Amino acid sequence: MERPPLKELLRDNSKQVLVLDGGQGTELENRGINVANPVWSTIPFINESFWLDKSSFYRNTVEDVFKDFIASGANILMTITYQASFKSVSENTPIKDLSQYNDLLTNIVKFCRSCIGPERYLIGSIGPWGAHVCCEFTGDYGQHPENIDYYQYFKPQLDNFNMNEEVDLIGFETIPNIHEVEAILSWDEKILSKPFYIGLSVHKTGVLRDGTTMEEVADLIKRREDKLNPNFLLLGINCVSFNESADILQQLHKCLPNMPLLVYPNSGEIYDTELKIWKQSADKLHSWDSMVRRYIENGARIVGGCCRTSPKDIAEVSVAVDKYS
Ligand SMILES: [Zn+2]
Repeated sequence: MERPPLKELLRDNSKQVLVLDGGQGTELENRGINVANPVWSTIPFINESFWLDKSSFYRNTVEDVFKDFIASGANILMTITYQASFKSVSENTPIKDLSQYNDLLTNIVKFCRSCIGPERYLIGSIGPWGAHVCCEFTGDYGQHPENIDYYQYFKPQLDNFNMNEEVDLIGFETIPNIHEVEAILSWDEKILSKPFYIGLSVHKTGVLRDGTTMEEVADLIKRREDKLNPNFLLLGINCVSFNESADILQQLHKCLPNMPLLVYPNSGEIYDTELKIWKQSADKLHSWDSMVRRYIENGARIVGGCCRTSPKDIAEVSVAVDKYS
């Protein structure tokens, strides 16, 4: 069965909550793919064998990740293109010009669609400007973040996703800096002609990585109200601490009660930035069941997991979404 347009689904079925997949990048890593490189989780697609050999390890692993998230109940899944901006790809892989880049993205989208079928939704994943310079968790965009040409950076990836009918929603993920949020919200329907969301990268304390409060983010949106791009469908948080994620979402919901929200936190493990490993946290305070209940009470319409969440996590999310929506 074909899917109805996402905009209609969110508008007409106010109770429906979609289940997003989990952390694709870290799941590929769990299954033996070395993602430690400048294009991160997109690396399997850069390898020629992915496209030439249907039984290549890379290809089968990506297929299995999709299969397992779907078996867990995910009905909205992402292209694995978080760190696949034109700049990251052209500076770090053999793909150098725009036409090769467009072919790459088009092939990735086509492949992802073939993995998820026509009835599920596909998000075109776009990481923040900071992902290119590895500062999506500090939000430190230098002395003049207001002068960065965000559009220039995003344009090739955006243009490609805008044009591709297989992409249902564009996801700006893990956005850590308020100037970047402001830039994205300033783009009209010509620049962003497809439904999109913004996932904020937020500290445990509930402020954006650059220190901006959720009230200030909400004020920015309220100030722009009449000028907002009608394709701006959801606001949310991702790659944030599991334990605090419901509190942060509640904050956003309080400030923007009519805004559809999305939330996909990390697994509850903690990343040790010095040792570069994930550590099991002894104090995972809540279950997915209790978190999902709170997410839905606070306006969440898309719920899933980010880094280190596995198909097992998504199965728990999915059961809870059925129970509370
Ligand atoms: Zn993440």
